[in-house]
Amino acid sequence: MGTTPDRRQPTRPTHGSPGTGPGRVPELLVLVCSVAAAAVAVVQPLVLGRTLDLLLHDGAAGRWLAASAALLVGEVLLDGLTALLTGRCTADWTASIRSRALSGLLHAVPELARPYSPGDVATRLTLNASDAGAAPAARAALAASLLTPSGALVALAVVDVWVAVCVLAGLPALVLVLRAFARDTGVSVGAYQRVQSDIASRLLETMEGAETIAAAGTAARERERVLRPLAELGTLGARMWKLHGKALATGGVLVPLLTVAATAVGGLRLGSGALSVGELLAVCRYAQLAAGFGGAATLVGALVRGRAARERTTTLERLPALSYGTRSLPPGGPGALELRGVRVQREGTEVLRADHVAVPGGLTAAVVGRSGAGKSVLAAVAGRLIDPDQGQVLLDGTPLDLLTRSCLRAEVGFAFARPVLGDRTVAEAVAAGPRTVSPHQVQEAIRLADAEAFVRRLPRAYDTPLADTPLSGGEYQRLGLARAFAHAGRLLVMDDATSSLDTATEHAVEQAQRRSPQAATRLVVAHRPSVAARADLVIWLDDGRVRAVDTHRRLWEEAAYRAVFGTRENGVGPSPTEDRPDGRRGGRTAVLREGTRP
Ligand SMILES: Nc1ncnc2c1ncn2[C@@H]1O[C@H](COP(=O)(O)OP(=O)(O)OP(=O)(O)O)[C@@H](O)[C@H]1O
Repeated sequence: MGTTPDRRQPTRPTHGSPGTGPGRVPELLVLVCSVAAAAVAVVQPLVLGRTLDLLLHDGAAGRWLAASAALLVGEVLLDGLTALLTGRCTADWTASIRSRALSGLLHAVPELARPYSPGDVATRLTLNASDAGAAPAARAALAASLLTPSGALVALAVVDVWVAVCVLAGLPALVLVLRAFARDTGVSVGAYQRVQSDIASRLLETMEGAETIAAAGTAARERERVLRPLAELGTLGARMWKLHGKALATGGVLVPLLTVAATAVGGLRLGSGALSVGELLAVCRYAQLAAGFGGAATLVGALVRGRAARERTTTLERLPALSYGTRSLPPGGPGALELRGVRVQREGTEVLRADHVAVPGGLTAAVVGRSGAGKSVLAAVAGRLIDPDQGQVLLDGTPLDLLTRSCLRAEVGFAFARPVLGDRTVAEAVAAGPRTVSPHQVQEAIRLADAEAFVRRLPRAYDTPLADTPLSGGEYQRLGLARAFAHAGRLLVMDDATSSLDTATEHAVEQAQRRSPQAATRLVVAHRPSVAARADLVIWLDDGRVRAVDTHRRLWEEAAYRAVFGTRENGVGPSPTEDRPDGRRGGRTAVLREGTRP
């Protein structure tokens, strides 16, 4: 984001370029080994033929026999080594592709990553990553597998040019079969992978909504919904197998035909004395190897699948990420927040317009408005989870886009309605974040979030793994708050972060946080009038526009403002401080800044 109020574009990610990976070495090793195995396969018939001729003519075949045996052993060893290196190459590429796609996803502007459902992401990071990871080794194997028939053709020409011509005449048919297979299967593979991911997405949605489904008794309908794409998957799978089968069957007919033709020509040449028995043996073997072009169908299939899968992982890898500046904030600033000429558009509609909003340092500002008014968008812009399309957001006078990533994340904290805390212990989950936090600070943050009592009751208190701990929505939310408090910078953005708490707990948390020495400027998305009443000022959003910035008490005089909280136009309903446990205002003086008041 630039500092001029122009339309902003998120920049390309800086966390890895799509072209990099484990490099070409593993692939080259597979290629070298496969080529060596191919060379052994090509030399073998010559040596075997020569050995046979010497044995038939009572010649000294000892050295040739030993060479044949050595070639046999060599072939077995090389095949084994190739398999080992192929596995290694595939594993390295898969891990690299997967971690880059994951990194792209995690660094992306959150709202750009949101359209990818968990099921879709899981498919891309598992099935698609391993298909894409198998492609480099398949490419090396394909190159080597084409070398064997080519070498066999050359060797065939050396032994007998007429048999070589006979085999060569049949090869174009095999190449055409392969090309058609690669083309046709490519179309089906992409569609197949998309449907796989659709099923995974539906399944995850169902698991997330398991309680709703059980309560509504819609299990059968849900099962039908999850499995609905199966019919298409089956059709696409059958088509791919049909294409594969067709390629193999055509190859299966062409290869024996070629071998029989080559053997027939070789037989005639033997009859005319142009070939020895050993040479006929070599010729037959070479004809088989030369027809091995047909066997490349499986590798071509793996390559086509790998390419389609790579497109899907690269999409995640290349998700646009925010760019960061090089500045830090001057120490000791109060955390004054300012929005100037901010505009956010989504799908051609303006979802946020904030001409001028200022929250003085150390105060609490409640963001209120009806559902869809733009509260979360404002919270995201204020903490730079997204950049505005126009305008500037400043913290203590410095535009957020000029700050380094580490400064931004250390100085601006977030707490959400549904925090993601992972499966670590309670203490580790709270300590994880941009700052290094001591065990004492973790305990203090847990106390501030009013979570101490229930954490102490857990089987291993602070050391209880979250994965083993069924927590209520409110308890989980309080741990999310504790994490935000533990890493408090000069601005804390709370987007519905206390929605699962009862009003008494919410108030206790708020009071504790205000008294804390780490108290920061707070921007709180609020739905309850009590929260707005306790805030120092209120940013009132109406249909994406900042309608006013004032105290709750003054705004309450407007019927439209009261209506945000569901009170009746005539003013009958909750008082400005209703649902406040103590009915008192917070201890700070409200400082007013006019927003865009129509
Ligand atoms: N990425 C997006 N693409 C399209 N529209 C969006 C996007 N993000 C937000 N919006 C739209 O912007 C508007 C404001 O959304 P926002 O989530 O800020 O509302 P809100 O006031 O927080 O609502 P609620 O109280 O229901 O959470 C909504 O109409 C929403 O559909």
